[in-house]
Amino acid sequence: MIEPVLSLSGLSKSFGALKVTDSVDLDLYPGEIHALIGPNGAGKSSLIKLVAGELAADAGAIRFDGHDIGELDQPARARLGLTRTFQVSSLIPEFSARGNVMFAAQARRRSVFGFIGQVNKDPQLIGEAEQALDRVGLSARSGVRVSELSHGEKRLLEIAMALAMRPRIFLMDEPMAGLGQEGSSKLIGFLDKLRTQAPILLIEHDMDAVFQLADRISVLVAGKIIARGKADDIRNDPEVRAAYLGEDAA
Ligand SMILES: Nc1ncnc2c1ncn2[C@@H]1O[C@H](COP(=O)(O)OP(=O)(O)OP(=O)(O)O)[C@@H](O)[C@H]1O
Repeated sequence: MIEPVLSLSGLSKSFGALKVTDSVDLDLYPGEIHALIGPNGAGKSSLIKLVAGELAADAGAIRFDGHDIGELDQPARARLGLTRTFQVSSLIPEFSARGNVMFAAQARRRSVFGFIGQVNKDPQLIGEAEQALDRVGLSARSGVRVSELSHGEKRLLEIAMALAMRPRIFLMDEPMAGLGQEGSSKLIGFLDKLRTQAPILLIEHDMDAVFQLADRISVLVAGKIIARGKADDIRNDPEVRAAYLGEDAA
């Protein structure tokens, strides 16, 4: 029997009186893209932060490769390969694309506070960075400063940085945001292949992307999973249409 790489059970989190994660169960299997959708404020980002260790859960369990990782902090989870894609805001604008990926690869080696001069000359890090940039199709932009990259290129660079962390799973929070049609369809093609390297827990508002990519979809409303299934099941679920797609349940 295939075991899930990631398994959440009874996961709960409140901010004061606001229950943002309400006894959530969720599994992520090898090779799978599992999309998490739901209206604004449903608690999607909070759930990813709980998994990545950026927020501490109030109750419930997070198992990764069969081990309970609830007590591990964010850097310890990152070292296990539980990687959240970087946000554009965390890119270093004055570094080249390659420099940013090298920085991510360096972070994986737990020496994030080493000297940048040394990082720049490390042939292994340079090789890893070039390889990751090649995977996302940014090789030709390797030496270009981040501040000169387009928005779409920055999103690809975030994924190259995540690749350099050698993830066991990807946690992606709205990777399509701000991309035009061409950028989105490129990224969809890329993510479709990426799932074979590591499964993806994908938060995304772009429903075309979700319906194209997701093997399974979980619908989160007010911190609770209200439905789960394949794309067609979710598209046709009256409760989902009412709660999320804004249609009458009739
Ligand atoms: N650190 C915090 N302290 C208090 N409330 C918070 C905190 N972080 C998030 N919230 C609240 O928790 C709720 C869920 O937020 P979250 O960002 O997880 O939702 P989301 O589904 O990702 O929304 P969106 O689709 O708009 O990104 C929101 O009402 C938000 O205001």
